[in-house]
Amino acid sequence: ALCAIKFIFFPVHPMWQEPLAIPGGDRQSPIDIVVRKSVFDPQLRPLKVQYDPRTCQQIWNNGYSFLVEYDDTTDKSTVKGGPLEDQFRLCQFHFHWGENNAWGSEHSIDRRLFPAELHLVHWNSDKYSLFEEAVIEENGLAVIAVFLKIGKRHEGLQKLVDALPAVRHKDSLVEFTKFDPACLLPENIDDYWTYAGSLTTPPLTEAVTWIVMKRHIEVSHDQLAVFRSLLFTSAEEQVQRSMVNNFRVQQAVKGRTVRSSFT
Ligand SMILES: CCCCNCC(=O)NCCc1ccc(S(N)(=O)=O)cc1
Ligand SMILES: [Zn+2]
Repeated sequence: ALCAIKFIFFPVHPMWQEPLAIPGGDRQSPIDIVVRKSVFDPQLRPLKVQYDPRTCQQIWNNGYSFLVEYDDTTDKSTVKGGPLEDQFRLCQFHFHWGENNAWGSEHSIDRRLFPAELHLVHWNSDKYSLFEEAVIEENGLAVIAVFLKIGKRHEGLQKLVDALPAVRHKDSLVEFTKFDPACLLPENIDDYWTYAGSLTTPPLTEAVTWIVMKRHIEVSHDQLAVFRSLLFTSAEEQVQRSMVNNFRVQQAVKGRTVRSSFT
């Protein structure tokens, strides 16, 4: 019975075999954010988010999550301010979620896991000209993370949920336009934690300034159930596998400081 209890309260469902050697490996993500160890930094400015729904292009299932991709050939959808010295362009957003509502997020707050986590991925367009260039540079990327909790239906998310059956299988893609990702941000984006980390899927490069929102958003049980109806596998494969538990195990903090924008 004891081991069963351990299982229930300390679920570890690594999505994939962790590679042995990671470049550097001392600023990996995700991590558990220990609130009492985070340091308030009064110099952290408010985040300035400017998204243009007209840059939204498509949704595709990459066999790991579903990505909503944006036209990042101009500075129409950007984030700056906060911990960022430069301007960063939105290229895509995606989610990580569990097989049930007990877990699914990549980051945790004092070990508390959430059923899902949104990642809005941006690259430094002041210093680089392509995502691929920025992804290997230590100040190349900025990812805004927002936790999802089960509660009332999220009206803005429903347009995305309705498009998911069209990308059920790996490598499927569908046109998806005029979606404003700002609707997925909590009302208050001034309260966040920030730390230096990495991508949480290959290539795992240590290029990310993480901005983890303190406030969560709510989605309904049925909306999250549609995420779980997606598949890791392509239409041709004999055995279909549900796209769930697509999160990475938490990584060592290794002396890093997590700063907070609030006291
Ligand atoms: C247009 C072709 C692009 C190929 N480029 C390949 C590539 O670098 N992909 C990595 C993309 C990625 C991975 C993990 C995160 S997370 N979970 O840390 O936010 C964010 C973004
Ligand atoms: Zn992610």
